[in-house]
Amino acid sequence: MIEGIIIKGIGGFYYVKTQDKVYECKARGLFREDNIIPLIGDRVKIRINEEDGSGYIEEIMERKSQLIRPPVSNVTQAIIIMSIKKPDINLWLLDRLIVLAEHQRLNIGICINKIDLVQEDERNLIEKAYRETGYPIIKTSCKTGEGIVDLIDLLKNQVTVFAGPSGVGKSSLLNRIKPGLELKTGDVSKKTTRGRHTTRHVELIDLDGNSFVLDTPGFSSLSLDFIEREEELSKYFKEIDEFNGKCKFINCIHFKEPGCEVKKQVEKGNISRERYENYLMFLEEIKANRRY
Ligand SMILES: Nc1nc2c(ncn2[C@@H]2O[C@H](COP(=O)(O)OP(=O)(O)OP(=O)(O)O)[C@@H](O)[C@H]2O)c(=O)[nH]1
Ligand SMILES: [Zn+2]
Repeated sequence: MIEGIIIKGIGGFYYVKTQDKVYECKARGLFREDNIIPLIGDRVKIRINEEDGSGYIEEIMERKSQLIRPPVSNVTQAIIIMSIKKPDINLWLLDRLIVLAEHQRLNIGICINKIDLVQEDERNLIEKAYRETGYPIIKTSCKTGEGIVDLIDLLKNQVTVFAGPSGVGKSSLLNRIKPGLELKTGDVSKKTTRGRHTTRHVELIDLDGNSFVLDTPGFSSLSLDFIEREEELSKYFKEIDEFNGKCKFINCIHFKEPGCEVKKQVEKGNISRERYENYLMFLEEIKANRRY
């Protein structure tokens, strides 16, 4: 048997990338009995039918993670993409996507695209607010090619999902990373004549045999309703989490409690005020959710 990764599934067939080639495979009934349906991203063992070169998935290795939307397993990293202009960068959404990705225990990277649209003095604003998070922040332009090598570097040996709002350049970046991919971008209409988006199957794009990117953006639901208790939220703000347990009250949620170390650090400038304000907004939302 040979090992591989499912990169695509269409009409009951799974396309399994192995070291040397991609095999069209069927899955054995036994998974269905166990209630396991093979997913894109699954690491599998396949048996090849020597006669026609087709394959059978014999075994699905244990999943390390599982995204719901899109349904893909073993994703290791989320790169959150924002454009600096057109549309303007949205820090509220950026922080929200970070919370979702942290909750999934993914590695996180931040990509600021369309950097060609701003002058020198505006280029570094984001780094300042996110320095304490420790996340890699890269600046890219699909126009000039700036930063594309940094992005490719960040993708090495990871299974990555891109996330970010419409129009920031997710498809354009994928096209830049993998020339020949020719994903439709906002320049060409992505809609069909009937006005709907064309149905596309989720697919892992193979970059070098060991690095993969999903061709479909992740986290279409932005709800924070998976957070049940307010105390949980700070875990998903890395630089706030560092001070958990250092406040006067052990169960401090860094809101209005006296002797809060997090608030002190915000005053000192060690935690960015914008990030902290988004934290407070999300906290209010979780409180409100709980009331229903
Ligand atoms: N100036 C500039 N324009 C860019 C850049 N990257 C993408 N664009 C343009 O931005 C528009 C949207 O790009 P897309 O790649 O379609 O964005 P997307 O994030 O895939 O959008 P959705 O599919 O709606 O989620 C297109 O007109 C691109 O040509 C860039 O780096 N600089
Ligand atoms: Zn506190």
